[in-house]
Amino acid sequence: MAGAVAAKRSAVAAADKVKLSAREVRVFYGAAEALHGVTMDIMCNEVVAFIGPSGCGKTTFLRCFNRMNDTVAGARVTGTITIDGNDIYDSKMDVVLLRAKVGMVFQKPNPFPKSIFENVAYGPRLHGLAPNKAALEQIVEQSLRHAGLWDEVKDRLDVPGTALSGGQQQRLCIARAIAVSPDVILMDEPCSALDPIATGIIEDLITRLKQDYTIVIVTHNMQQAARVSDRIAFFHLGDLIEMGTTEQIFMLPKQKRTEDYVTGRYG
Ligand SMILES: Nc1ncnc2c1ncn2[C@@H]1O[C@H](COP(=O)(O)OP(=O)(O)OP(=O)(O)O)[C@@H](O)[C@H]1O
Repeated sequence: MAGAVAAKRSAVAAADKVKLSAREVRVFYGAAEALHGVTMDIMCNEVVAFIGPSGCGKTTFLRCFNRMNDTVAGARVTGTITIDGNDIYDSKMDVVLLRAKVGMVFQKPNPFPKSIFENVAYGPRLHGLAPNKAALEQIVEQSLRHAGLWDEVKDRLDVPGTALSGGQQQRLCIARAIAVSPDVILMDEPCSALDPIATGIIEDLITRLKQDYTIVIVTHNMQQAARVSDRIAFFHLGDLIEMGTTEQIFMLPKQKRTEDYVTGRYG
């Protein structure tokens, strides 16, 4: 009993801990400023949804958390972003390790043109996480189980990942992210290419994954934001307008622009 109480207390303590912190983050594409000084904290084991009209900067901001904007010619980020208190943009930061710690799942499932097994094994091999074949097989199985895909693929691990359905491919991409032991999973409209059943499966998965990971999701789907997120950040024209609990953003938004957006008056 004491153990259960202690475990619960440590889970609460973890949930109170800041995982990602952004201070006055601006992003420029060439001379154009796409994000105008965004400040927020994202706590351990919470699901935060970024919402807002097209072009408001959701994806641009999401991509700051694992320095994906580094890959965009002409993109420049200012301000401070930390993970567990460590500056993501520090010159000493190992970007390959950062992207393992902060995994990403994209709008369109993008498995490698390799077998299901190899899709998941690639990252652990790259990062030297498995000392031998048995350990690698175990990581692959655990990751596929965690992503809710194991039972559907365990008898055909050698078929190409691209042969799976869209929803299965997306879960394979989640397994690939999980395989390198991330702390955070960034999801950029992960269900936009999926049918409602596959979408429901991914949403259930997000709810389960938050026990182990911090999740940041960009979505255009208000119902999805309501179903999966603990907190919501509403962006408009490159500004963070408001951030609050999912209930507060939907039931009692502080800003008129948030209210207009969540009630479908624009966007
Ligand atoms: N690679 C790029 N080069 C130049 N401008 C860009 C680039 N990517 C995004 N932008 C601009 O930055 C702004 C924010 O775009 P971003 O894609 O982050 O918005 P978003 O809210 O994610 O939009 P959507 O919901 O349509 O995906 C937009 O004005 C967009 O045109």
